[in-house]
Amino acid sequence: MTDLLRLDHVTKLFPVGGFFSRRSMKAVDDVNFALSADKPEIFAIVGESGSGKSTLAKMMLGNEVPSSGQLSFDGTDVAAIRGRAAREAFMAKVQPVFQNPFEAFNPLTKLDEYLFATAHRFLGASNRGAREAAADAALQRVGLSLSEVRGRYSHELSGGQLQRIAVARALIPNPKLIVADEPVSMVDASLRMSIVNLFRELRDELKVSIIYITHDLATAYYISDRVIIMQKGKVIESGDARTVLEHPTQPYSIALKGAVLPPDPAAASAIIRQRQVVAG
Ligand SMILES: Nc1ncnc2c1ncn2[C@@H]1O[C@H](COP(=O)(O)OP(=O)(O)OP(=O)(O)O)[C@@H](O)[C@H]1O
Repeated sequence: MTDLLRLDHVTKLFPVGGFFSRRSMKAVDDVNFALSADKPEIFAIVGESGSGKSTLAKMMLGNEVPSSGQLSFDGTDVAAIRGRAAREAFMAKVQPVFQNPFEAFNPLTKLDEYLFATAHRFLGASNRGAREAAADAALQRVGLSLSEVRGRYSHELSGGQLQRIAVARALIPNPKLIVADEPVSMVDASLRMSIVNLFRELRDELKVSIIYITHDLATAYYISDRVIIMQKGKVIESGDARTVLEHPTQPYSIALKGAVLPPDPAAASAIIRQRQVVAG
């Protein structure tokens, strides 16, 4: 059986101290985990700023190459993918959703054009009808429709709506994995749960696995199947999300939990349920 995504001793060094310096820092330090190809899941990567989450995301998307170790997708070493066709095929299967939906869309470009361009690029949708059908199907998946989005610009929509459109764009190529790097941190608190609930629907209905990168323990607890907690590039805790987040064992994760949720699991669940009600 092939893993969907597999990281073996993945390490990423960045040089520090200028051009002539031989010093480097480990942004990601010996990270190991795998996602099964048979069982879609939401896999959370939690950690404070600078813990290496985004660097991991960039390596999963093929935008950075590990300094050592191997990161493979569907049995293929991502760093070894060469050539335009192979690269496009990989990109279709592994799609990103970024933190800031206002930066993801140029304010001078109509939002539907992004969706049409993605349908053209990855599905080969060559005529307008095919592009519109693909865009509408993806928008319907995220609770919108092409008629609501057609001709509109990013400044006309809320952060939550824009992030839904970003997810719709990511869905057009029929990906197997979505790498979402802090996807709700720029979204209004009242809309966050509706976006993370959307990830659950994608997992259950489209069988897409989601890498959910966040520093928000509450949403990670609420939607994730498994979690790793990172500190200074290393994985310091990993396992079933509820177990890890309810019973952290490392001082850093205990402090992280204490800062976000009350230590009593029942009280923590109540807060999370309350946020969900607020989000409608
Ligand atoms: N291109 C780069 N060159 C040099 N150092 C880098 C580079 N990218 C990241 N780093 C460093 O690597 C470490 C990990 O950064 P990374 O962005 O992966 O962390 P993060 O957990 O995603 O943080 P944040 O939540 O703030 O984005 C940081 O110390 C950062 O300064």
